[in-house]
Amino acid sequence: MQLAVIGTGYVGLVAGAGFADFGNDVACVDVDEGKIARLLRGEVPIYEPGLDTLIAKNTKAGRLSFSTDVAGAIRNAEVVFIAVGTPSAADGSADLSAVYAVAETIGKNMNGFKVVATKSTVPVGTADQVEAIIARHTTHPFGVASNPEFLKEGDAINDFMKPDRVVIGSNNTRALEVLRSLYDPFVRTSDRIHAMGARSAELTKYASNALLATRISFMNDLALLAEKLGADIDRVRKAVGADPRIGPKFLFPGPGFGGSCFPKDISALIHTAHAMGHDLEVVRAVEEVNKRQKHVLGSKVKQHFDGALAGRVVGVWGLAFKPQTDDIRESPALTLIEDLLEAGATVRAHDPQAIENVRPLFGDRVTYVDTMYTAAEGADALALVTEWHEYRRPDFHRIKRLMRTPSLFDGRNIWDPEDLRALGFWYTGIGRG
Ligand SMILES: NC(=O)C1=CN([C@@H]2O[C@H](COP(=O)(O)OP(=O)(O)OC[C@H]3O[C@@H](n4cnc5c(N)ncnc54)[C@H](O)[C@@H]3O)[C@@H](O)[C@H]2O)C=CC1
Ligand SMILES: O=C(O)[C@H]1O[C@H](OP(=O)(O)OP(=O)(O)OC[C@H]2O[C@@H](n3ccc(=O)[nH]c3=O)[C@H](O)[C@@H]2O)[C@H](O)[C@@H](O)[C@@H]1O
Repeated sequence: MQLAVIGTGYVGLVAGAGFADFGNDVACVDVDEGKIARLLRGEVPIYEPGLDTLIAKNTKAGRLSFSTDVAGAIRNAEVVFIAVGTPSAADGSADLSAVYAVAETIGKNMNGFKVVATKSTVPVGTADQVEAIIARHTTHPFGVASNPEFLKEGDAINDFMKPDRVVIGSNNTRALEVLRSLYDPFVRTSDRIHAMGARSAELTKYASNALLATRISFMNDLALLAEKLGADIDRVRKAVGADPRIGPKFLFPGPGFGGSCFPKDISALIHTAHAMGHDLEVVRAVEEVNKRQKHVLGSKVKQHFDGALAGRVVGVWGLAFKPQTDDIRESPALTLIEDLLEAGATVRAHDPQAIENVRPLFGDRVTYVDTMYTAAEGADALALVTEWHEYRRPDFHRIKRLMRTPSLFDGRNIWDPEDLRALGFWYTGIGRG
């Protein structure tokens, strides 16, 4: 099938390369000339494991191309995917200006029947708006569909190539048929295509993210209670997750959830509900708990040093909002660093992939180090924010020798408190003392 994917960010690139790998001809287009220039040079502008290989393979096979010619890609395509950003507007709603701009361009370049599928996460009712915008410019037939994407960064290729479900929402039967045949090869083992109306598909995406975020905020809130009660949240997590009705995933307490999606999608969902006169109380609490949680690590460090961090050096391990990505959007590490700097600390930060994305934010107010152990040199505290593999079993003897005061703040509960205390460290985690 001839496809156009508009927007070459995390979703557009993974989807474009994934569709091409299944034999489709895919034109990935973007208005960002710098990004397209890098892609044309064979560089991948984001860090996502396996993406460089998948792009190289499909570009070489002639199935995947990159360009800034959005109009040309639309004209050649049978299916046009909209995969542009939908960031938070100032009032917390989703900013749909990029989606609507693309809809205009599609409308102006219609030359026969096309399916227009929105992969971007968009509020309920957006498909109707997209349809209305396109219809203003053309008399050619077309079908609009909502096709939300569920991939997670760091494991995006696997999620896209072997989806646990594909949601396609449209009131146009021809569009549903075309998308079903496009996705059939991805879900050969069982029927994992959920076809529904566009509004239900749009809401499914927000419901999924909000429910996952709810589990995390619930555990983060409970973790604070566990500390007060002298319980170990990690034991509680494992035992609670053993109930198959609950399951073990997304129950990890931590420094608060970040990323480009949970925070903005929750905010947008609350906004949508509010506009309909409905107060989504649970989701509002999820958002509030998360805002508070992002300050927990900073508060713990300040409390440990009696509130005064002037002259103290704090090493920070992990800047990306999660491992296996260089994405720092809404990362809890940014809140921690702000809190530490505000309290007068000197911050030495390390991350395997994300340093260059953080550098412009704090400039020379933060020292960035190339190796993880350098962050511990002369430090009074070492705070772990992102659970990259290399931080999981470090050489603690070496760390103890390097640090001025051996105190550890384990934001992901990945280290063993008893072992570390036996080695002479002061240790605190999240919800386990
Ligand atoms: N990042 C993720 O893991 C996931 C993101 N999503 C959703 O997918 C959408 C895209 O997210 P990301 O890929 O992370 O965004 P991104 O910010 O990485 O990429 C968006 C791209 O769209 C381009 N763009 C903006 N306006 C354009 C226009 N008028 N014409 C052509 N290109 C244009 C930008 O230059 C940028 O390269 C969002 O709605 C997001 O919520 C959904 C699932 C997963
Ligand atoms: O809509 C989206 O963009 C995507 O949002 C999330 O994916 P992503 O943000 O890439 O990453 P997650 O693995 O969900 O992690 C989000 C945040 O929650 C945190 N988290 C996750 C799990 C957990 O148990 N505890 C926890 O604190 C992570 O550290 C991270 O900061 C969803 O998992 C995807 O299904 C969805 O497609």
